[in-house]
Amino acid sequence: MANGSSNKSVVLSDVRKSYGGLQVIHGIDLTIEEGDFVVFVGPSGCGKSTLLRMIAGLEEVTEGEIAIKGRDVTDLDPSERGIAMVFQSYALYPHMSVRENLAFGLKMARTAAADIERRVAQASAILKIDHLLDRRPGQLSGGQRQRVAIGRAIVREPDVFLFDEPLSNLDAELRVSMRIEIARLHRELGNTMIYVTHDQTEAMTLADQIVVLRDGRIEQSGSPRDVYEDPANIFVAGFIGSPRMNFLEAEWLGEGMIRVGNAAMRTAIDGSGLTAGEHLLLGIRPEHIAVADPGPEHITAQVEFSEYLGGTRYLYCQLEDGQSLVVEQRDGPDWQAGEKLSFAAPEERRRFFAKDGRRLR
Ligand SMILES: Nc1ncnc2c1ncn2[C@@H]1O[C@H](COP(=O)(O)OP(=O)(O)OP(=O)(O)O)[C@@H](O)[C@H]1O
Repeated sequence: MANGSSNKSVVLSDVRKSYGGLQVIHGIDLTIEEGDFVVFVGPSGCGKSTLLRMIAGLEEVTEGEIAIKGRDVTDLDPSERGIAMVFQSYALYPHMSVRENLAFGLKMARTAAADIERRVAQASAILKIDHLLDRRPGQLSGGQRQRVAIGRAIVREPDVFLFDEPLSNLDAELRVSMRIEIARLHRELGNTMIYVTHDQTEAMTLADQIVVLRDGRIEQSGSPRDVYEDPANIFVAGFIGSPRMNFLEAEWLGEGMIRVGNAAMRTAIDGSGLTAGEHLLLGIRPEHIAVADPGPEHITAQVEFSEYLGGTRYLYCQLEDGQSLVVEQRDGPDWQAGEKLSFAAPEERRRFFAKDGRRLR
């Protein structure tokens, strides 16, 4: 058996993809456990869809191997892989009713009529679209169409569901409710799901495992908490989180001390590879910064702009040397533009990066 034990659902081994002479996926190794919800996230063009489409069998793999449930599927047709894919565009047949759309793939696969009926009834009950079965796609809202598209995947009873940005055509409110629906679906069905999005809220809320991609390589793979709290490098630190992590120029002073703007603070990083005077970046998330009394360890900055959002306030600040700092305030005084404040971030919340983006620990 290609990739061993039964709790592995999808295994990618050194998967590469080139279009003509141009390599866009550069040797991806990834193991997805049975029943996990895995989200591929990354900036436009990083290769998320290409990777998903290779798992689906819609794109040829240039090099490497893909196994699903221990079976090498690299050269198999999509229909032989035990997968079902939900597309952003829904891809419904406009001239067929919802019922016919749901049944179509099964009919083509010569599934017995009674079985088709049972599966269609089951999927439409799960998705609460029973009352829409006789309508055509043109008579449905965007959210309802997406439910039908998901229903078409469910009736196939696949081992693995693949979602390619399924919510990106929906308005903001509907996205949130469909996101919750998809999470519920995963809990109810328990199947492995692989989901592509560029929306990091979707990634954070849906995933058991987030795979952060950049330029056809995995930058980090881990739980949402791992990638958020323990980013492997500056790219992941800056990509996950909104507003994004602040990165401040810092200077290593030696003996555990760094200077940031006006402040000199103690750090717990291992400075053995660093020389005094070396420049680093200090990463701190906006929600981990608090207004503090002035002191040599605290960063002084002036509020340039203050944004009130109800539950939170964002302070857009500038250090004396011109660097910017975004601070999230949950409560406390309503600081306004023009105030000069001191800020502190607890030591355990500070992250350090070398100039080349490596995480320093
Ligand atoms: N058919 C193709 N021919 C040539 N290059 C392609 C083709 N399809 C994709 N690419 C290139 O492969 C890279 C990865 O594309 P892909 O669509 O997988 O990215 P993505 O992360 O899904 O982006 P997006 O979020 O914009 O959909 C891009 O540089 C893209 O230009």
